[in-house]
Amino acid sequence: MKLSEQQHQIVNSDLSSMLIIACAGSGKTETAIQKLIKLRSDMADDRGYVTLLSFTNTAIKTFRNRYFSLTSKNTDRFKNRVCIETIDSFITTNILRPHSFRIMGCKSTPFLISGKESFLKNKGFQYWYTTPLNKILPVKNENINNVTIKLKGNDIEFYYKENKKEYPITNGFGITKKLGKIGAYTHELGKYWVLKTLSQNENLLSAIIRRFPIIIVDEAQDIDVLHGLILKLLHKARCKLILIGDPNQAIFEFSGANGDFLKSFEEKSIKNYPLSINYRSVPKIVSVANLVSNRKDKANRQEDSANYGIYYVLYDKDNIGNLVNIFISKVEEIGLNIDNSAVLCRNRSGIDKLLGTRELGQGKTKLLALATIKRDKHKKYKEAFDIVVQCISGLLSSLPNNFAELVNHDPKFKQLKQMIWIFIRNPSKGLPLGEQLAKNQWYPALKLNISNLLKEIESNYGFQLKSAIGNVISSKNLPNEPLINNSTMFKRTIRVDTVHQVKGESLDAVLYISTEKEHLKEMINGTKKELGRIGYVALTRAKNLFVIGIQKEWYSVFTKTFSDLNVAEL
Ligand SMILES: Nc1ncnc2c1ncn2[C@@H]1O[C@H](COP(=O)(O)OP(=O)(O)OP(=O)(O)O)[C@@H](O)[C@H]1O
Repeated sequence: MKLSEQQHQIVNSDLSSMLIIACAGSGKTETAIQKLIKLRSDMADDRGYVTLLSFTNTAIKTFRNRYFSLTSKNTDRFKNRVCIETIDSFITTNILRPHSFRIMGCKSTPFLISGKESFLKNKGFQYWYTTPLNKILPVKNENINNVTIKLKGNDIEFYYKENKKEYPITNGFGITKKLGKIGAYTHELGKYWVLKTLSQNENLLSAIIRRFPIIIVDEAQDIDVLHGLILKLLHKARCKLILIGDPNQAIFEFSGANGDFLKSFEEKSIKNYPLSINYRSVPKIVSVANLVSNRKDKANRQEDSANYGIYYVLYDKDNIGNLVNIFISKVEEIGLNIDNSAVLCRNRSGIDKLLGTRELGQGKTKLLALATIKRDKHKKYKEAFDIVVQCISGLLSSLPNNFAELVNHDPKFKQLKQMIWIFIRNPSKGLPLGEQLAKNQWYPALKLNISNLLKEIESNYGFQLKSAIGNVISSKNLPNEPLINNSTMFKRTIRVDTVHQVKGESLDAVLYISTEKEHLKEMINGTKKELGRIGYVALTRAKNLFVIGIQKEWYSVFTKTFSDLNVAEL
């Protein structure tokens, strides 16, 4: 691939910290990889690693594949000294697990908790938060991942997040310390301990920087408060930081990533580089993306076909299936790949509405019903696996605190892990098929199979059932119809996802359904607010065709805007 002049400048610039503000589809992946290769080759036989960090496993897989495809013939061990990881895995592997036990005060390697662990029932581990009416309430164990850390001035404060609101926690430091003493951390607390470990141990900080002297961060608009503080610390200690990001794609505000770190970096005297050629989308899509983001990016592609571009379809809210079918027909008619196209919604509840997903069952049965749906409807096997582990950990007694962690990573639990994978993958021995009638077919088979699995675990590992299986796996709230309701199936199978889930991808065609008028309004209003940025991310995933689904009743509100934007009815 021939690099553009902008990409070339970035790759060949002298070694220093850099800020690269890039538009959607501008080839950040290729630029980051080429920069990584160049830096590592410039380092010759220096023992340090060039590190490339991003936020999702999918991004990391893409980076690794590309890196190894370009360097596979390279057997020089120094040239292979690169580290391509998610930012969480990087700090966990290199700092938290090997070094934080001292500052946490625990005797063994720290372990990640989910909130389902039974030891959390001990009141001594309970966070408390204050409501606006000054009531003090406990944070439920299962919501421990909603305990979050923010900065007020230079001080760290703990908050509890619920329904998009944040409440101050009264005993944040105390409980974090108590959990730390037994080695337990959540993702958020892990970052807190890493920050503390580095800020209180200069020798370690220097050693980390000697080993990782250059760090490239992809999707840098997604750096949250604690990641930002950790990176700031590394940068201050002379680590070269190269940030690549697109502020218009900052869509993780709810997890504390609001693009502030990128902005704070922008304000420093750090060299700034643009990437402003969009290689992904046809000019019609790029021009609407420019209008909403107030940018002047160039489309590298030509208008390949009069059918490509951006359109709207009016839909009846009681018949969204029809809207999806119109989209599928269009994609097929103009010869685009339906398997590389998607229907996108702003959030999970929009998808549930679209697919008619309901909560079924109660207690542990509800979890196993969810695992079945994850496997059979969404093909998310690892998510189904994690749910089953969570369910089992609530059914057995005397389990170690870090059971989920052990099942996933400890060789002693390899066999147990295999048993659970068989349970997931083999419906006749494990989770029955979701197409079966929930009450009369799925439930009896489930009860038998889970009972067998638990007996097998008991005979191999000695963990016993807390109470009789009939008491904990009940058929309450299960209808006598299939767990997976096929009535909302479309004329062809098509991927249905949230915008967050397709971030970073290129899709042939996208149908964006706003289930609320506000989402559409904000998309048109531009990228200043997060809802607008979510619309922008959806729009810029599309290579050839972007279709907006608008509820019939709302159309009058948008008529003028759509004609101004040159968006026609499909
Ligand atoms: N110099 C180049 N010439 C031609 N195509 C390129 C060039 N650089 C990148 N591309 C192509 O551009 C497309 C978009 O690249 P990429 O997925 O890296 O975009 P991105 O900047 O990460 O976008 P986003 O932030 O929107 O996910 C890819 O198909 C890639 O192969």
